[in-house]
Amino acid sequence: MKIGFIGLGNMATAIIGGLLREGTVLADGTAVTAADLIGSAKTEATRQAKATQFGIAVTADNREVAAVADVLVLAVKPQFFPEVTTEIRGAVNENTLVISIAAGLTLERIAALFGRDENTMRLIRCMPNTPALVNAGCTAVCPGTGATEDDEALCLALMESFGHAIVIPERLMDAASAVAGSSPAFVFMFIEALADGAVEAGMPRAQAYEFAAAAVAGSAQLVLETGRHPGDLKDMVCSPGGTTIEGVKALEQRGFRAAAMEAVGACVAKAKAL
Ligand SMILES: NC(=O)C1=CN([C@@H]2O[C@H](COP(=O)(O)OP(=O)(O)OC[C@H]3O[C@@H](n4cnc5c(N)ncnc54)[C@H](OP(=O)(O)O)[C@@H]3O)[C@@H](O)[C@H]2O)C=CC1
Ligand SMILES: O=C(O)[C@@H]1CCC=N1
Repeated sequence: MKIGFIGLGNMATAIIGGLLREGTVLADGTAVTAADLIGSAKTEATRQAKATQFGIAVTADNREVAAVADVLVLAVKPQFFPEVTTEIRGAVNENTLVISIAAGLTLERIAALFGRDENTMRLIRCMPNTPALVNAGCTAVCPGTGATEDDEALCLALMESFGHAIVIPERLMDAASAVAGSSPAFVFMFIEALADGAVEAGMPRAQAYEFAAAAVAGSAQLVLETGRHPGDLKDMVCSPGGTTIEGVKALEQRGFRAAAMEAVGACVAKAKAL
């Protein structure tokens, strides 16, 4: 089975890295290898970099990728979808499973760009995130009505090969794009800021990143494994009259939680506008 990628940027790199890292095994027992993958990108520099990094076939011709792919992952920015789909729509076999990872673009819109009906086109929207690179991705999956049960199972197998994958209805895709796709950027900012605070208090920078990242990863794991309310877990850390509650107050005074909510809301608004 050939898996084609149009666009070999940050997210395609994370997905390909994730697919090849653990030797993804599909339902028929075959493992995905570099020989099964082909990708195209705009510039020669990207194509060469990805061919070297992953040992995959690359081409400048999007139509070549579209023609050979059994599964075609569209990994260009939403703004480039009209141009790319116009270019490849004549080359895509009608039985090809098309997976879009673009923020904001609905199944109906993508199918229309291919001149197809979303009720018959084998099309799935996915919203992965860059932790896929280290096998810790979390991907929202929304199969179109034209996708078969086997398509959904295949897509889930691919996405689960680098982390969690969760099927959701399309009305939640913009929220998933924000809370799963974009939120790693916010978390990296938080880790950077926590570490800056520790550096200010005298800790060497490398050690500060290690502590901050490990604390964030451990806290996330605690939420996932215990299923306890995050506020409850926060209370566990705040000793009465202790140090943590002073930090909690400082965050509240600066609107930390409102800022995080507004960040998610801003992403959702942008996705709806795309
Ligand atoms: N980054 C993320 O965390 C996430 C991104 N996404 C989605 O993934 C998609 C890609 O985003 P991201 O990887 O961040 O973007 P990047 O800018 O990193 O990558 C875009 C890629 O598209 C290529 N490209 C641009 N125009 C064309 C074209 N006409 N033909 C072929 N390739 C082209 C670029 O080539 P070149 O490198 O040569 O310029 C580049 O490799 C978006 O739709 C985004 O919504 C979804 C979830 C998370
Ligand atoms: O910034 C973006 O548009 C993409 C979608 C989710 C994460 N990155």
